[in-house]
Amino acid sequence: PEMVVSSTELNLLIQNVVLAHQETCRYRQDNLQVLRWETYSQEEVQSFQQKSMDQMWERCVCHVTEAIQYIVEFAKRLSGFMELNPNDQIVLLKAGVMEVLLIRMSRAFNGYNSTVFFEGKYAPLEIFQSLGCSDLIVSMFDLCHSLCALNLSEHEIAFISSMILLDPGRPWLQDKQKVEVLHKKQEYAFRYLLRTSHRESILSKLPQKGRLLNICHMHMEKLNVFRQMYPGIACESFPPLYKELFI
Ligand SMILES: CNC(=O)[C@@H]1CCCN1C(=O)c1ccc(Cl)c(COc2cccc3c(C(F)(F)F)cc(C)nc23)c1Cl
Repeated sequence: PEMVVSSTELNLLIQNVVLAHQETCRYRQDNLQVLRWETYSQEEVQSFQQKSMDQMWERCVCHVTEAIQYIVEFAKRLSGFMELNPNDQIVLLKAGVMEVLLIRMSRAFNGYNSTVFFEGKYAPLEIFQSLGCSDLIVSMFDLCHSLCALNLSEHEIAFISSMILLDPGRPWLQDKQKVEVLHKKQEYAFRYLLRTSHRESILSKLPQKGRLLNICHMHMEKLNVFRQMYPGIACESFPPLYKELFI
């Protein structure tokens, strides 16, 4: 039977998702906008390129790991998420957190000069040269480009992120039906939001599922290797839910 969602429940749900997003974004959209023409000079780019591979990986691992914490916090604020059984919470986060990280990265990407906000200024792709994983960085920049072209609003990014996380199709879910109900409500609210803002057209243009995920997964292994090499990256200070995810 088609699920019935009252308009009040719909509005409460939209508010919950949008607030959860706003409160757990490391950088506010307006600050990122203001800084978007603050780019690194050629000399600054070169000094990054002279850093050793492990030094650059350590810095990036730190940033990525911290960003993941914000996404874990986002998930915990989504209504219904904390009511799921703990195993399913971990399953959803493990599978979705990297995709949400990439959606969020596109907010800090300047499509006009292909730079991304990194350590205070906007950086070109070359700055990540010493990481030795240009395939990952190139594909992340490409994804950011295609997301930028959609000119997504914060509301749309919030819903895309929540629907990535609350995906009933993830393998190993114990209570799939429960996630299905949450996902259907999110989908309903998102479609309502798109209808009222005449933005239904973006649905067909969103990147197909897991397009980049496999590359990031490949690099997640590297990420874990580097994290093992640098155990000191404040891992002990992470909340238990996080420890489950990445340690
Ligand atoms: C707007 N900024 C951001 O989104 C990120 C997260 C928060 C801070 N931040 C950056 O500073 C940043 C911005 C752009 C890029 Cl390209 C990078 C470098 O990104 C990565 C380098 C190494 C591994 C990365 C891996 C993996 F899975 F392989 F570990 C995965 C992701 C997704 N990003 C990696 C970083 Cl670390």
